[in-house]
Amino acid sequence: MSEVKQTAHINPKGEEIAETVLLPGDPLRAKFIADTFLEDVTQFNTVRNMFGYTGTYKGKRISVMGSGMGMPSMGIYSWELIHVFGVKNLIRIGSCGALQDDLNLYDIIIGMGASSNSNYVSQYHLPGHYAPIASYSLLEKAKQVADAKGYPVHVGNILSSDTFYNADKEANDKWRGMGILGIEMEAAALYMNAAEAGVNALCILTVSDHIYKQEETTSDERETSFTKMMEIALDLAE
Ligand SMILES: O=P(O)(O)O[C@H]1O[C@H](CO)[C@@H](O)[C@H]1O
Ligand SMILES: O=c1cc[nH]c(=O)[nH]1
Repeated sequence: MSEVKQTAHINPKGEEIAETVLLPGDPLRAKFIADTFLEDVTQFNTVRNMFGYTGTYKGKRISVMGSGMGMPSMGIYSWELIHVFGVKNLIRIGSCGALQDDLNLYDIIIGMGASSNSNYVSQYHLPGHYAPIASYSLLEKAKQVADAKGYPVHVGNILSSDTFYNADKEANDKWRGMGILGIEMEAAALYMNAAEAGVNALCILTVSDHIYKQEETTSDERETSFTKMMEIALDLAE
């Protein structure tokens, strides 16, 4: 009899998880993607309402699951997906706050690197400063898919922050001055977990708010309207 895999946070009850998993922070964005884009869908996780689904997109198997907000949550889900369920390609699809003037609401950013103010890296006891980066193969493919669809993307460095509300009022200006495109809260942990395990990770973001232009989208829009980013990520299924 084959072993039925489960963890404290993911209990597929025998349902499959594909080798490529899309990871929005919001589990309801995961449900929207499954409902809107996938065929032959099964639900593989409901633990903590962190919904996970597997289906097919253009005939290829792919899964989508919420990661929750912040690096501890992403750290747990991505670690278990990699080490317990054998996932090889982990693609975060998130929202972010834009820092640069040439960015607007709904623009798409691909995180080539993920700078961070988090201490997540300290667990590796490295003798220096680690630079969390995307998988080049996923990044290159995502850019090619976006180009073919005619969807403009900005590729560069993003910030994975431990804070959404930051008491340091100068922090944004400093990161902006270093060319950081946008702020989100999970990519650096995902990139580090993937690097340590030798698997592929990528973070694609849609600008949900602009920190300097004082513009923002609604929670409903963040759940259901970032479809161009979703389409790019879905095309990365192998
Ligand atoms: O829209 P998601 O994917 O959750 O991403 C961003 O939104 C949340 C904060 O509102 C954080 O998780 C941040 O990374
Ligand atoms: O982490 C996030 C996500 C969206 N907007 C922000 O300002 N920060």
